[in-house]
Amino acid sequence: MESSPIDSSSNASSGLSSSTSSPPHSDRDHRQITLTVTQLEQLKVEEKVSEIYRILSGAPAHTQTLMLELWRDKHIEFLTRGLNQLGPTYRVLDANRPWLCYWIIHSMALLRESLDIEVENNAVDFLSRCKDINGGYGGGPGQLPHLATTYAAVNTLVTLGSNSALLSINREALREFLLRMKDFCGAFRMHHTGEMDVRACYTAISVASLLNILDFEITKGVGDYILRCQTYEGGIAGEPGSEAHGGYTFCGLATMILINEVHRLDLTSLIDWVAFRQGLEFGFQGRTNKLVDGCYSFWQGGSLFLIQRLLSIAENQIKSLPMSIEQEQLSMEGNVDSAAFTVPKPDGSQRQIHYFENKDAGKGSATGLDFIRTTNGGPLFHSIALQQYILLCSQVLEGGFKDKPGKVRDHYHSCYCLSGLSVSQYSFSKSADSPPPPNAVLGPYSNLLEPVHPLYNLVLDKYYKAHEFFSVMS
Ligand SMILES: CC(C)=CCC/C(C)=C/CC/C(C)=C/COP(=O)(O)OP(=O)(O)O
Ligand SMILES: [Zn+2]
Repeated sequence: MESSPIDSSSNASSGLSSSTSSPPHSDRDHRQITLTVTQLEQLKVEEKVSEIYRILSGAPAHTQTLMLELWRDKHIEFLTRGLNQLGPTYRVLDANRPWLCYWIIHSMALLRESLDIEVENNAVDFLSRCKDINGGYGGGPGQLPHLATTYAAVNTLVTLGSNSALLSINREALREFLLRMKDFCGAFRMHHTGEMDVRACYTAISVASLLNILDFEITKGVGDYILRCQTYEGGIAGEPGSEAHGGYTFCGLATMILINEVHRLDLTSLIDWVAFRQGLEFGFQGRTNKLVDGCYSFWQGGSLFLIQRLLSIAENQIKSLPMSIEQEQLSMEGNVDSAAFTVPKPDGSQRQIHYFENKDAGKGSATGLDFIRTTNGGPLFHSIALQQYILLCSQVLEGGFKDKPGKVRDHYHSCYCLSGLSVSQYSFSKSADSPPPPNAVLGPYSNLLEPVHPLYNLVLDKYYKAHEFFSVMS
């Protein structure tokens, strides 16, 4: 098997330099809490969450503090092991190795853990070998380029952030790859002749926006496709006619923001749908009547974190303004060819959908930067309760995160539980990178993670660096 650059680093030591102070706990504390949580593993899955909360509420203050602590060092150990084992152990995920790089390296960045230069170089080298000569990245060296692994590879390189990492991306070839993946209706396919869905639209648009290659040729028709995926419930499905789902809702919403067409979605029903997905257990479910799962802390929590900056557009929709000011301006400038039709809503009323071609959509890479600077309207979900679910029910005390009690940890859930924890911690922050007030962070303030740019799920500083780097390139 192809040896991964990541396992090729001899890494007898961790290969990582710690840049964070240790959290206030001892090994004895860790053993005590592990014992409590291990006893819970005997229970049935559905009983575990309520039992965890019962124990928490009756526990002495010291135990409560420990239970709500982010076991940072353990997570870093788990992630470091994952990086070192990428080659031999992840054979089963061989077509997903850029994802594993992203899940692990992004998690490390959220934890403010810097990588050893050798590990960084190995990752850049490995991803370069996943790069297709005609654009895009495959799941491993020599594999067919795929939009999901292209997104994972680009996000990893942006997170690594060195000039060599950013310069290793072939923007021109990548743009050609994106255009080849575009269907005549405007939406994207995951790979050559592959499935067309909202995920493909998001990964294509996210990458194009980050690399400053977004233009009308890429965005044309994308908004129309995503509108067809917003369901009668208010959430967004993977494809027209399917069920609304948290993963696709994040992808559809973020795409609509990145192409400057978010006002076309029915935001009020979208807000309702996502907000009601936070369950009694305090975590989010992915779709109606399903179980909560830690990874939706980001897909659903992140969607609400995006909507916190869209409240004025939602208010305009509530007042039933037929067109947003921006839309009207565009229309007067002759940039919009619009046609409208109506679809029924579950309450019997009608919803108007405007089809139009906004030829200014997604000009350059400014949207992501402008968005993060818009006013934050405050959380639309119970952000403290979500932190409680992540820390008590998804956190594994030996390191890593899982879907729910009774399941096993993995790097995907570690990435999206940490990303969800970050958006919950910063949901009260007025500006994107200002530290949240102490009462916005559950547990000790040392639990605080790095803030993310919610449109790309990148650590904010890493995004700023990439934006500066690519904005001077035409
Ligand atoms: C950027 C990118 C590629 C995003 C992917 C978004 C994402 C997570 C989509 C979800 C896919 C899906 C249908 C899961 C349902 O799984 P399930 O039936 O096992 O779970 P459920 O019971 O919670 O619905
Ligand atoms: Zn999950």
